[in-house]
Amino acid sequence: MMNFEEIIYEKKNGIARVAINRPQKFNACTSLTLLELNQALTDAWVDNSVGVVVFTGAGEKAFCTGGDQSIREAGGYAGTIAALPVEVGWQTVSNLIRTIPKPVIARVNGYAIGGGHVFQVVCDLSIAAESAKLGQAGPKVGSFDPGYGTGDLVRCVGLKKAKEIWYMCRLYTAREALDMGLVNAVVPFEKLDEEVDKWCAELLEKSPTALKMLKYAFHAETDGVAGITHLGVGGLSMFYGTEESMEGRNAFMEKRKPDYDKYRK
Ligand SMILES: CC(C)(COP(=O)(O)OP(=O)(O)OC[C@H]1O[C@@H](n2cnc3c(N)ncnc32)[C@H](O)[C@@H]1OP(=O)(O)O)[C@@H](O)C(=O)NCCC(=O)NCCSC(=O)c1cc(O)c2ccccc2c1O
Repeated sequence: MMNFEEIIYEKKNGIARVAINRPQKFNACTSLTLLELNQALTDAWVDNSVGVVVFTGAGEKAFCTGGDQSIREAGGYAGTIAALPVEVGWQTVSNLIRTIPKPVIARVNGYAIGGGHVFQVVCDLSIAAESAKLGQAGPKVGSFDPGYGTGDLVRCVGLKKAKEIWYMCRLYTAREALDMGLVNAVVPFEKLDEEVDKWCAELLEKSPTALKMLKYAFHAETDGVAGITHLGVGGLSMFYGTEESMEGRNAFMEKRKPDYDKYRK
């Protein structure tokens, strides 16, 4: 059992649910929130009983509104722990969402702004409540995301629209987000959990290995060596389960030469 202060983490029936739990702050993140998100997502990664992850915010108002501006300092977002360096806090959460070898669904229950919007962009799939509003705020509050928050956004909505979203800092309705390819589905707030559960159930019926390799394949081209590494290591983890791979290990342990002849195809 993992104890968290600023997130809620639950696992049931193959689904891990991660919710930022700071509704009074519209689920804006501190460094502790980011650290806890890292821990929960890592647990969901290694737990073989988990097939799909749902990422969301507590309450009805906000999914996540990015960094908590009230505790922002030169080094990052402090709070009850010292500020994690900016490049560690946000990027590691986005990185995990993108590389955890299972589909991550953003349950966009309300405002998804700034870093919160980046989180929904990097999730594999996004299901939004009709009441949700989405957009960037960086240039308004003196911040920007030069990584996935721009790169992946371009791949969702195209270059011109991505520039509009970042430069103008406008808020878009869930329907507008659907029209521009930012989210996959929009439902009334009361139907949000039912819809998310439906998508989870469909995903849990699919081959986990096929989903894992697809997820890595979708990022292989844009992520350079890191992308190729994920795709390749996904292949390696399957190879580890073969007799051919075990022959190498067994030969080493038995102090003999490996005999790979029968595996040559
Ligand atoms: C979300 C809003 C549009 C809602 O507006 P509304 O008028 O409905 O409500 P309020 O403005 O009164 O907000 C209610 C309540 O919540 C508090 N709050 C909301 N968001 C935040 C926040 N981010 N930080 C702190 N507090 C927040 C607000 O103060 C109110 O509390 P009261 O006590 O006063 O009642 C609107 O709230 C809004 O625009 N929020 C700010 C959004 C924002 O600027 N986000 C930060 C952008 S920067 C960022 O997140 C970020 C992203 C990255 O990808 C990074 C990557 C790498 C490094 C750094 C990154 C980074 O900093």
